[in-house]
Amino acid sequence: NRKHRLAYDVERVVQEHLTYVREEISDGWDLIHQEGEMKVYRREVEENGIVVDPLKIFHSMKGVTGHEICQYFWDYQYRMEWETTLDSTKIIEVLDPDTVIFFQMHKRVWPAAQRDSCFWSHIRCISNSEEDQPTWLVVNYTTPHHLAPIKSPHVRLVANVALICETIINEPPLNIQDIKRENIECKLTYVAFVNPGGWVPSAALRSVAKREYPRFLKRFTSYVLEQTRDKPILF
Ligand SMILES: CCCCCc1ccc(-c2ccc(S(=O)(=O)CCO)cc2)cc1[C@H]1C[C@H]1c1ccccn1
Repeated sequence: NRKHRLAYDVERVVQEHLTYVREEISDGWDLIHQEGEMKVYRREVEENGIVVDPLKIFHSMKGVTGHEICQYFWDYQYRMEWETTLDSTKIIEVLDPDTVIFFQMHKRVWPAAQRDSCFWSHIRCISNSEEDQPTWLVVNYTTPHHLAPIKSPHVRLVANVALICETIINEPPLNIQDIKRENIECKLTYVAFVNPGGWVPSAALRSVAKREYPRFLKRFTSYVLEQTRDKPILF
């Protein structure tokens, strides 16, 4: 059902991510970083000499639900609290209660030109038939917008990013209100297809990505654990 002008795009991209997230890590993916439960995989891909390496990160953490992780990732009001690589972020359009369009200025990575990004960002709960917990996901997908003109010297990123979360309840007590945070666990898969939008030295971009992705996910998940510690569990 058409709710807004991008409803079909959102549906298509969400279904694509749901299809690929289950795909096992096949050959061609290199484990480039491992830290506790976090495993970071990368495929080396170049499109006309530009590094567009897909990133896939698996992580699990106790004490938080997939809904909480997705909510803090999607909701712009928290973004500057955990995102250290942005100069600014703002909503330029609200398409529906679960779909907004952001414009972001990314911190410059010298000597490359400064990047900016404009994407629709959609949050969704997918309740599967079994009684166990639903899957929550957020997709950030580049889209053009008249309120986000591409202005030199800034270079527009092209990004297709998804955060897909499952919630596990260990030793579920008889009734749900007795569940404590130490009984819950979130298993997340983060995928990022980022094209820097213009040429960047391959080795430089690969080392920035290898350093920044684990750092950003670790910082984000720690932030959510901190923010939710004393709050009622949001299933
Ligand atoms: C010379 C720099 C070229 C571009 C670098 C760059 C820009 C944005 C992004 C990126 C875009 C979106 C997301 S998100 O998950 O949707 C959150 C919302 O902000 C996250 C990361 C990635 C990279 C790649 C380096 C890598 C890198 C990774 C994590 C932080 C900074 N840099």
